[in-house]
Amino acid sequence: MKAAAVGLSHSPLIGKNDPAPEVLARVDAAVAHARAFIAAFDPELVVLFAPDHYNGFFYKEMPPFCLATEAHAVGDFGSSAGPLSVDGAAANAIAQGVLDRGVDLTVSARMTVDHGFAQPLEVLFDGIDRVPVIPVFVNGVATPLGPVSRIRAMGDALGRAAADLDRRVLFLGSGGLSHDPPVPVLDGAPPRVADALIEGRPPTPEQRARGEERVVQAGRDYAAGSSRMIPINPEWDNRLLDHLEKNELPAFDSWTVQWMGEQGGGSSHEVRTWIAAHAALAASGPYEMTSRFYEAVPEWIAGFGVTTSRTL
Ligand SMILES: O=C(O)/C=C/c1cccc(O)c1O
Ligand SMILES: [Fe+2]
Repeated sequence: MKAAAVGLSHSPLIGKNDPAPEVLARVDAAVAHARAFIAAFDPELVVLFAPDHYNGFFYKEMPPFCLATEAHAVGDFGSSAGPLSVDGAAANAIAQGVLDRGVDLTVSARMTVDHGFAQPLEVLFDGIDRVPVIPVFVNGVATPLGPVSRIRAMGDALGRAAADLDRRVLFLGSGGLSHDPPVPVLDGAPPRVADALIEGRPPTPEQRARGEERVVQAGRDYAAGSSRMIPINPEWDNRLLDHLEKNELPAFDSWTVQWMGEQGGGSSHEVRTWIAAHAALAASGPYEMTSRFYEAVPEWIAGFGVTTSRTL
């Protein structure tokens, strides 16, 4: 077996606004299973597809996706700060391989990433610098967004380029599933907010703390049912997981940006990371999903999924 994939939802509210202990225990068991799956696979390289939440990518230049040859984490919401252990040589080789296959990948030689990247590395590998990684930003928040077919094409090209390396590669998708957290929106934003979303001025510690407390409070309100955020949509989430489990990735090409937002909320587009990871896996042939966990966790503002898959 040369390739495997894991899908893992993230939430900055984990540990800050937790659900009931029995929910937590079920999530912990699913994560423990994913860790054991990864340990058995023993990846030589992890390609991590994750979104950003206006900590690294801003409207001054907002690519649909971007591969890093070097990256550091900002440490938002208490996640780890500092450099990721990026395999620069493999990153450059894969970037070239994706471009050679006709997908217009952008590249960053100094990517700034947030909890979207840091959390899965902490949860699955005990730290952000423990495993050779290639970070691939996938825009799942900042509209306008392109068609999902392009995400699939990028994942497919990346999977083929990775296969050329002849190493055991784990494709890891971080984000989703349906969720509608209070991430700012450029359209209609007051001038100060718009300026921050465009320029990316680093917040002061006080501004960051205020922003994070706002998200924690949103999680409390959501769980209490006193929120106007779009509800978590387990039916939609399971439809997504069904398509992934059945190797039905072309089915996503008919999922429009508008429909996804209506069904799964403003941050439902983070599922693009899962689609990219599974398209990369599928580039090595048919795969089987060996475990699948799902639970709606309003306290974390997340339709929370954990899956493991490997090539047959
Ligand atoms: O405000 C942010 O930076 C992120 C919020 C959030 C909340 C819940 C689930 C997620 O995937 C998020 O990104
Ligand atoms: Fe997110």
